[in-house]
Amino acid sequence: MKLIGIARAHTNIALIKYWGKRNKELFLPMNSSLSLTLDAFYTDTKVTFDDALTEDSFLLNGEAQAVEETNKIAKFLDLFRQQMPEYYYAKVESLNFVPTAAGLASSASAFAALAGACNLASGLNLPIDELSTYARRGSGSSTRSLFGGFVEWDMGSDSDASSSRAHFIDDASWDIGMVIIVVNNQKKTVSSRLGMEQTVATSPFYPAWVETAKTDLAQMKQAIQAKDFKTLGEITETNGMKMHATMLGANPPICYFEPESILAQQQVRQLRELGIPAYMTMDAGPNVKVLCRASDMPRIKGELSKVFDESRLITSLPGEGVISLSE
Ligand SMILES: O=C(O)C[C@@](O)(CF)CCOP(=O)(O)OP(=O)(O)O
Repeated sequence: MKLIGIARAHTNIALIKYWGKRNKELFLPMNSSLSLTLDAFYTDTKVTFDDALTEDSFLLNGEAQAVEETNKIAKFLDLFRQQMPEYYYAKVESLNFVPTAAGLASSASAFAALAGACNLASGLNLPIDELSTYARRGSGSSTRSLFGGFVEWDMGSDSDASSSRAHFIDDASWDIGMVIIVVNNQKKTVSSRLGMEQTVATSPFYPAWVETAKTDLAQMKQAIQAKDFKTLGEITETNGMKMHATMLGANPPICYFEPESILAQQQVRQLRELGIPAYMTMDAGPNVKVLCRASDMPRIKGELSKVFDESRLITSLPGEGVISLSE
């Protein structure tokens, strides 16, 4: 007996960052976050629960993954298996259309697609916001990839972990785009999981980050409501830099900036001097994401290609939430 589910989920880039857990086991964050789902990067995942299998297996881009990775997936599958009448081992096959682990939030689309595929294969067919509480247990940022456009991941309450879930904010269909400057697409040095753990534990700036992130989020939601792109961009840029400031104060300090990250930041400021509304944000990697008007992307690429090779400039429109695919 085989139970099959196939899903696609797109990655997302946080505009109000998730950086720190209040509960590691349940992936409960210290603050709520807000992101933009991107159309350009996604993961397709097929899950086959099969009573003929005697162990779980995980193929990523056609390559069998090491035991550690497979065990992580197996633990995630158990979230669904414990709700199924029979226990089945599973074969998981993922195709990542995202440079893996390069600060391009590949874990976000991966666990969102896996949650989507499990939701179908298991027959649970949970509503998407409830499904996001499962994705959250794979990787916090994947919670937000269950929906498209602008998405909020509500931090939830300590008394009810399932209240920590994502919900749709806005479809971002008002001339919104993002240009990604790929400074370095190699595996990053410090994982976001370790980076945030170290920051929470040792950075004196961390408490201030949590407080200001709350006000940033409230103001950003008002800006989205009012389609006030300038305020949306300014909060995006300051919130991301405040997150990196907390890391610089960690012990030992964590710095994801490479020299060309700084160069990219300067180029974004130059775009604004040219009168182009463009705002940058960075995650747990050296790459720089430029939040901009979709209609300005060609001009922005033209300006940035004076400094960065075109092959390192990726444009993206807003993406949709998790969808089911057929064989
Ligand atoms: O995406 C954001 O809000 C900001 C970050 O990308 C970093 F800048 C955090 C991503 O953390 P994630 O990989 O989800 O951690 P996990 O829950 O330990 O798996």
